Amino acid sequence: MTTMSSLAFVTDHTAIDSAGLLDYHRRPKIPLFSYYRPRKPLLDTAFLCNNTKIVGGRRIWRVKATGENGPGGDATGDTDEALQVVIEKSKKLLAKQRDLLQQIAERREIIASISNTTKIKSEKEEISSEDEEEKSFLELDSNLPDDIYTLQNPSTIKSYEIDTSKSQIKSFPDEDFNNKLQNTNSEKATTNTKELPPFVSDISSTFKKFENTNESISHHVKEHVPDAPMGDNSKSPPLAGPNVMNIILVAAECAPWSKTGGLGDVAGALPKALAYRGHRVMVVAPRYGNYADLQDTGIRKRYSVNGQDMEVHYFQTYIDGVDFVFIENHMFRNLGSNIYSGNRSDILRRMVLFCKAAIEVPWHVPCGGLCYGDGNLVFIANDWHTALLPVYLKAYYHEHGLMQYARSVLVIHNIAHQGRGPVDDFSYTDLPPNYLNLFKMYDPIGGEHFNIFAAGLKTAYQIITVSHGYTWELKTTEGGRGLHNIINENDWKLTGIVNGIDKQEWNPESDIHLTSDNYTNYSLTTLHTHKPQCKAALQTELGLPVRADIPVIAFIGRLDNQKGVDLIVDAIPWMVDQDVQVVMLGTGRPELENMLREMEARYRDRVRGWVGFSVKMAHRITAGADVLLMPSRFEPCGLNQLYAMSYGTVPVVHGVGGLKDTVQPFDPYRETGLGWVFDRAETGLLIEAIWNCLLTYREYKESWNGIQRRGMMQDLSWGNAACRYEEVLVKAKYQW
Ligand SMILES: Nc1ncnc2c1ncn2[C@@H]1O[C@H](COP(=O)(O)OP(=O)(O)O[C@H]2O[C@H](CO)[C@@H](O)[C@H](O)[C@H]2O)[C@@H](O)[C@H]1O
Repeated sequence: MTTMSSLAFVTDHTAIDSAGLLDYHRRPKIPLFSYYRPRKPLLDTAFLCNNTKIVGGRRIWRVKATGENGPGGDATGDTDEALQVVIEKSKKLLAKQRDLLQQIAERREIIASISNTTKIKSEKEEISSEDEEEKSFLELDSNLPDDIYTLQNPSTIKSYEIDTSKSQIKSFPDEDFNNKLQNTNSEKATTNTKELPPFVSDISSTFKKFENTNESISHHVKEHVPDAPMGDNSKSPPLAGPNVMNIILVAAECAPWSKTGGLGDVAGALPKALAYRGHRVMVVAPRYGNYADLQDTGIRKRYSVNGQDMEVHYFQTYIDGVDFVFIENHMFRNLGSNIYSGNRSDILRRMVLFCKAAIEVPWHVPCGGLCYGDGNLVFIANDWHTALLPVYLKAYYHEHGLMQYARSVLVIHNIAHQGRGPVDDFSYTDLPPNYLNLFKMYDPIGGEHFNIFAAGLKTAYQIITVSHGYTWELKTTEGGRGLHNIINENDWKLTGIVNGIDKQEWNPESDIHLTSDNYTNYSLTTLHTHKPQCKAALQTELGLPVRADIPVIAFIGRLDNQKGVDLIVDAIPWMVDQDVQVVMLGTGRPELENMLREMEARYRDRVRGWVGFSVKMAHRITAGADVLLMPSRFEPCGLNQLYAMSYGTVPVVHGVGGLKDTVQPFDPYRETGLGWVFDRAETGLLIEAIWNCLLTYREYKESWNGIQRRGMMQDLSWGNAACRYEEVLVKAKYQW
């Protein structure tokens, strides 16, 4: 996810990076917490969790938006009374919404009759008009409102709510909402076909072919219910119930095809869990190489990037109930594992093209014979690379009456990388000038600059970040890295959801990387015999002395300041005196790579520093090691500690972000906890934690065994997280 080149965007934040999170951990009771405490309404979540009338949840959200108990307001007063008021108001709104549905149904009939008489454009006409569209991409200067941010600001929602007689209010609380939405949007697409704004490519004929055929849609969707990845209950109704929707996750990397870090893992795994719940799910990623078994859809589209015409090809495959669509263009080709390489403008141009092409995939690319369409659709964008997607959705489509029901949710995996650059970079986005303010940022380090993440956060309907701890940190000056004010202003749409792990990939019982070279699969019952076998296999593979009694301490991760690798390197002289073996796997900053090589050269019989990216070795080290170190200076969630625990490998972590959320400290008196957690990213504290850990490993075998077992018995799968994602997506879907 992060490479040296992408660091070019954030180098001006390096000072915060290293000094950053130390301070506020020293003062856990600072008033910051109460100042920044979440202002999200409690009832809202409760309603959605219970899957009760969505309109209730939505209504409450609106009530808060009016200021009664909304962002900035205090959640005080009599809850019962408030609830009654809300219920009453909800009932009234429901009645109005039924009226509205009736009106829509009538209009649909009229539109259908008009569209039946519309002639389909000839192929030739389409091509030439497409050319025109591309040429005029940069000339766009539509009648957009000056302050587009207010459109997303809850305070403006008030006016929509009061004037319920106007058709701006669109809410479909009844059971067959999804069908209605699908139909309505198909109509929308149909009616707009003739008058598409010049920057939008024509809605594909594949989409048009199906748009009025409700039968085909429902048939397809039924057939497309994903195979259950964890057991066969495909005949049961979808777990998501009436909330079933079309979800498109858009990410710059997606495992197993492309991965530099945790983002790739999430993009490869979360969609499967969402599909398992019954949603129709697609992942859109760039095609960086010649991936096996992809089907060329034959679909070609052209988009303009900074005045240059770019053609993209769409490839696809269908795995574990998920449609994977890959976008090919010469800019992505042959990047291999250096997917963030190139200079700032290269990366920016790639991401602009990627977002423009990704957003129209539901129109152009038929999956299972049928395009997703834009009704009942939620995009999940990830990190700054795709933070332009929510902005484009608003600027190119919503503002022009297109994709009216499509929503965007932006996930923050790591705020340290923001897509920063000089203000002039705005020209690459091809957005109208009045959008510049969304991107313009000022901070004492970077001065006035252009910031893609900032614009995405303001524009997305909902924001998710990957742990609760990180949600809190993002609101602090140190943790938000210049974006804390925006995060605080948008607190009302921010949710923390801890990542899960892909049990198909990371499971010691079935891990394919443990089936050769004397490694072996293992489970809770074979932990005592088979995990030591993996340890011996690891020692053999790495050329270390094969000794069962010596603890193997590991690190796996990007070699970046974030990960605190330097703290481990500083602790190594102490560690080798404790009769341990240290194994480190990573790639990243050259100076940190050199440190790994140096340590191995200096302590050849104790230390291995594997510089490189090897998924196989990551699995084998996780299985063969006794202890995993994660002294990260900040860690939004962290996946390696989750993998480690599920493999009976005990984590020693800096208590920050997701590490704090997921590693409960070992309590020797109660025999509870999952590992060791230290308070500040300092070598001394890391050493102290390792010392305690080694003492337990050597002297208190039963306690050690208990820690391993508790770690392995946790349900860390994506199932729970997918359920929480669904709640947020539903909120976005009903949000205007
Ligand atoms: N040299 C190497 N060889 C093989 N595999 C390697 C490797 N280096 C790293 N990996 C793998 O990459 C993944 C890294 O995941 P993390 O969550 O630790 O990191 P990252 O910081 O990239 O992700 C960001 O996004 C994720 C996802 O949300 C958050 O968990 C995290 O906190 C945030 O910083 C793991 O699967 C790990 O095994």
